[in-house]
Amino acid sequence: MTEKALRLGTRRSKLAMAQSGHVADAVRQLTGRTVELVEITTYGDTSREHLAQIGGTGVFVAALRDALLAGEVDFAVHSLKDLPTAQHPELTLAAIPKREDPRDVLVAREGVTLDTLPDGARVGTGSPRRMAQLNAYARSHGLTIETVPIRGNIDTRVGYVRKGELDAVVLAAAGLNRIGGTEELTGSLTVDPLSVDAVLPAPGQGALAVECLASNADLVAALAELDDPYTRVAVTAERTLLAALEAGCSAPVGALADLLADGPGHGSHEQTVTEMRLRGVVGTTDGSTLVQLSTTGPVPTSHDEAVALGRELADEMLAKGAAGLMGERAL
Ligand SMILES: NCc1[nH]cc(CCC(=O)O)c1CC(=O)O
Repeated sequence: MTEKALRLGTRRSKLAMAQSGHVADAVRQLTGRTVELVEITTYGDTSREHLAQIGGTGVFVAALRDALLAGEVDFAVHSLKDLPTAQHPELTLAAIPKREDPRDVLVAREGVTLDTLPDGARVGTGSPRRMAQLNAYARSHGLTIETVPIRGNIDTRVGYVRKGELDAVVLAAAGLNRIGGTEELTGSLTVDPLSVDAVLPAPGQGALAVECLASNADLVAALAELDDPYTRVAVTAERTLLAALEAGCSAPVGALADLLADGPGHGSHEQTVTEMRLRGVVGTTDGSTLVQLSTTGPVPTSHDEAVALGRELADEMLAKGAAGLMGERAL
């Protein structure tokens, strides 16, 4: 019997095509099924308005979800950080594959890194999270920088630096890596991966989410082959923190859960993963106030344990005044 091809709904951007292509290959390999890509245009792809004005990155997700719910496609791949924290009742995240580099990178004029940003540097980012942390970094180094809201795809953003309109832009490392053209795209520009001690990424950054109808049990089971349990509990803790801080998708919240290893870690001695650390930050976009905390616990072995880790850190951050920093509505 020949099974019908699985239809994977995707946006047409270079990044979305790369992400969908990657997952399509993995699904073909693991299931032996044929996978065809179905292009879907979203409002976020056609609007020139700033994302915060059109309601955040959720706009990218909505059209793909509509296509899933209408039965036009069987599954879809999202950047996890673009997904609202509330799960859609009829859909399920059937797989969260192993995460890529979660960091942000600074793509800057030749020779310029975060450490050597000049006073008055113009840095392109419309993300309140990036603005808050970059401005805080600059302040602590006695500098003033100007953050300039930009949007558009990765090529467009890098273009501002190539054309000399900006000194630097901030992008997700994962996006840059996935479109493959780090060299080709950035040319003589300097690509500086930002230490997560300076800039915590967005919750879920670098991870993908593979979504389908919750009722499609066979497909849910097949896609589960792509799931990485560590990535899933890490991003669950990060997104729980985001939700518990009652932050919208364009809120100035950074979070990263990573595994802490124990043991000598050299020669033939294996390192053993012992704990998971969850770090979180929230701040004002001018960087004058940041609440940055971390908590460490046993590696969660279930969804509920990951949620508990996120809640614990959220409670600590709220006790330190995090809520007061969330009201700001910044571009
Ligand atoms: N904000 C849009 C967006 N959503 C996902 C990525 C990159 C891929 C990822 O973070 O997983 C990007 C681009 C960026 O922030 O530079």
